[in-house]
Amino acid sequence: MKGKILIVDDLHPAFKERAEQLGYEVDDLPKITRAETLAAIAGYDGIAVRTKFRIDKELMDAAPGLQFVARAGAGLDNIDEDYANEKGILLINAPEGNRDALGEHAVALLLSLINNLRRADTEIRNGTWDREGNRGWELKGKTVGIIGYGFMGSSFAQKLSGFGVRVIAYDKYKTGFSDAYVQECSMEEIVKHSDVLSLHIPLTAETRQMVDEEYLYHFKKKIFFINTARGEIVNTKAVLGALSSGRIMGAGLDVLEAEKFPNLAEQSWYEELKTSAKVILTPHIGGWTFDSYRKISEVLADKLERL
Ligand SMILES: O=C(O)[C@H](O)COP(=O)(O)O
Repeated sequence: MKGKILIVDDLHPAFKERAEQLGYEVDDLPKITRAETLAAIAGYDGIAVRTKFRIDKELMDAAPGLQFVARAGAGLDNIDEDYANEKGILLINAPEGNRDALGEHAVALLLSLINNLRRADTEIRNGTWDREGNRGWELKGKTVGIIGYGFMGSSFAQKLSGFGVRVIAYDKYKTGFSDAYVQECSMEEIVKHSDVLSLHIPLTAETRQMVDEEYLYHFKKKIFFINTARGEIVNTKAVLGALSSGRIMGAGLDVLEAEKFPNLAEQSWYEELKTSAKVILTPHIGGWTFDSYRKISEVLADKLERL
């Protein structure tokens, strides 16, 4: 036996099957709680998780034999990366598995926003037929500003390549993009030229609350705003303020500062957000499709094989 892996989240069975073929013993316990995991983890060499709970110091300290954390997804914000590095615990993730889902979802949010799909649909259901009020915009000829050109930002850019848009992207930690359909730029250029702003950066101490009132104030044009990254990167009240002043013409949000009920309903901004005609909301499903469910597990198993 190569080692023992504990799966604590809902992963496609392909990961367990492949890991077993590689010689691991795998316990697939998607319903396990954090407390139960803490009590059991000492007997494992690896843990596979999505975002059910944090893999923090307490959990890593409870697992003296832990060699790796397999994150079935992209974001590593629920893992204490510094502490894992300190302890020599390897981290693997699988952004290659849900980048297509995410890129397509971001396009879907954007097209729905600029064509007023959600608003028009709701109005008709409520007996209103308003063509003028639902007149939309075209993507063609617009400039889409992407912040973060990793797996997700580059997927979104690639999906946009048939729309006749100019795609500009800024990545603080990456230069020399080679994709023909994107133009590398500075943050100043994003702020100056974007008609659409889309975030594709991880949540870190540096990016938390990055999109606030001051940041939004600097945009030269009225923008459509898309967030499929992490809600905490954005100050929701600032976005609502910019929506009501018209600086933001519409917001497509797959991620929120507070997610899930009842937590979400308790937020002071929830009422305004849910009644805004200019907002489209989805429950953090950007990277979550029937296709990506399987692909994530396969990518993770490939990486396990190469560990
Ligand atoms: O980081 C990701 O891959 C997505 O946000 C999805 O996260 P999830 O594992 O909670 O579905």
